[in-house]
Amino acid sequence: MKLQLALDLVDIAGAIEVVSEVAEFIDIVEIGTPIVINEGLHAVKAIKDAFPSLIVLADLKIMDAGGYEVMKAVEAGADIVTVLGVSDDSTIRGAVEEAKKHNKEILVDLINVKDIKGRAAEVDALGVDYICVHSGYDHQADGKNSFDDLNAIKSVVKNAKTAIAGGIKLSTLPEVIAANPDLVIVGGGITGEEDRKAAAVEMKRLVSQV
Ligand SMILES: O=C(CO)[C@H](O)[C@H](O)COP(=O)(O)O
Repeated sequence: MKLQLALDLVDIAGAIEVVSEVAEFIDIVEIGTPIVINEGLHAVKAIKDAFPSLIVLADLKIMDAGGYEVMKAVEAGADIVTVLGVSDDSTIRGAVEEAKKHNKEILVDLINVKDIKGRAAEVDALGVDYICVHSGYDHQADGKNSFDDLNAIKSVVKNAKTAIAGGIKLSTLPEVIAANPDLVIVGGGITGEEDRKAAAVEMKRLVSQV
């Protein structure tokens, strides 16, 4: 099981500072959607340049023009790019095709998908690399999490790796690990802690046991 650090509420300098503290305890670093909105794909390039051995995920949440937008993210240095599960199959196909050309990967985010199980099965058949259940910030504010969704997709996803994101903290990590995703994505559960390194160390220890 792998650990991804999601960076959302920082600028490029702040992102570099956080990653410097925890780089050895994470497998993937995510440049979150708010950073890309604020800084553009320069943020992806800056992190890849600063940490060339880390896998960098660009959380573009692509909804259209999958091939083109994946191409631009890959040019900036992204190893994994996110596409929304609610987008059209043709968008996801275009994204997968472009990523494969460059030996890169696509993570489909099922945020706001109503039929989680059905869409996960469809998206799995499109050849994506990861399928992620996700309770976004607005869902979290309503007290939701994606733990049941993870169990639901695990019964239908046959090819892709499974991932979970949204409000995961050290206290809820054991419940997440019990559902056995391939990838756990944590933002505030590390970046919001006073001792970010200690949080990352403990999370890495727990996910590495599986
Ligand atoms: O994509 C996101 C929000 O849309 C976040 O990166 C994701 O939810 C992880 O962050 P957190 O653990 O703080 O919820």
